[in-house]
Amino acid sequence: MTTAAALARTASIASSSHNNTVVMNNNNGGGGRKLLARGTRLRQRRQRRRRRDVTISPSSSLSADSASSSSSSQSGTTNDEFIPQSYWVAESQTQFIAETKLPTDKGFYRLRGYRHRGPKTHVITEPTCMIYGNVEGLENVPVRVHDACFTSEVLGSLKCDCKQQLDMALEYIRDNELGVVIYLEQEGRGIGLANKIAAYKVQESGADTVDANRKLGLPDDIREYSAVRNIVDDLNIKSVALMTNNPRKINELEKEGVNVTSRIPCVTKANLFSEKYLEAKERRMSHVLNDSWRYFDNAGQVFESKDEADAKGDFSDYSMTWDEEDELGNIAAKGIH
Ligand SMILES: Nc1nc2c(ncn2[C@@H]2O[C@H](COP(=O)(O)OP(=O)(O)OP(=O)(O)O)[C@@H](O)[C@H]2O)c(=O)[nH]1
Repeated sequence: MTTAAALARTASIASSSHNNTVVMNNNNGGGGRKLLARGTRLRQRRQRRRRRDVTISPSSSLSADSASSSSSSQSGTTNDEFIPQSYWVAESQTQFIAETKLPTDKGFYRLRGYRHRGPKTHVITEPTCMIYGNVEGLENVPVRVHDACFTSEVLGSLKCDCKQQLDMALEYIRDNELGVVIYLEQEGRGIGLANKIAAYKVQESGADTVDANRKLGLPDDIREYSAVRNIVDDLNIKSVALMTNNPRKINELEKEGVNVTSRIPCVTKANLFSEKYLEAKERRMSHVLNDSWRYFDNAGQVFESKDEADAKGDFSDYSMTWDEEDELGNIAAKGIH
């Protein structure tokens, strides 16, 4: 949804709520519901239903006024106990909406929902965070800042390691009994899903992730992390141990004012379809992967892990190097057919 469309939608929800209230009052004052035409009654019923939808939502608009009036207008109603106390996080563009417990296939987490208005674009997104343990007030809290990847996380694509990293981070904070995974709606390093699909199409002709974006006139990476600072502040986390391989992410977070005290590597196993992607991350975007994507040997054998490749691989023919495009192409082709 474009910013204008998102704002227009928000505005229309707010104004329909207001109009409904007026209509209801007028009709009550006029009395004689029986006398109303059937069409009017139906319209009223629809309006009442819409009004319920609006008031149950903790905040249907990003205006501070509406956030406070939404909760105060509810006082005394039977819904009170279900209405979370939404509030603005500091004086920023992020609004806390609600926290709930979430049972998952990995364990029980705290899930917090926010609404965020991007500082430059004003695009409205809904960051979330999964929390394990009581992180409030602590130092060196393990934090993963994760950007959306619909293709791997929902569709199961093997072209990247995003889902593996998300799983790894959730399992890490569970096993560690402390930590946060902040999930941001910044698909495709911020270019959006449709553009990412276009970039995938260009990659089919051999371009890596960086060149594919550039061929389309798209930036390499336009993610911004102001929501992270706000969420970290909201949770009163004093400093973070960031789960990442990406130095840019550390720099950007520090620029935002997040106190990053250390880095927890988040390296996954490569597969035949993600090797090139991981290679591009290390070579083109300076991610610290320690060659984790090189899980094959001179003879084209593929291994589950670097250790296995080191132990069993055939590295005798030094005339062939791992770096050759052809070799990568052959290996990938074997996987594809
Ligand atoms: N433009 C583009 N984005 C991709 C592609 N594959 C995955 N992504 C997106 O890349 C983002 C993840 O960024 P990465 O650069 O892989 O990793 P990172 O989050 O910066 O670094 P880590 O913290 O180490 O995981 C997600 O938003 C994915 O949707 C691709 O081929 N092209």
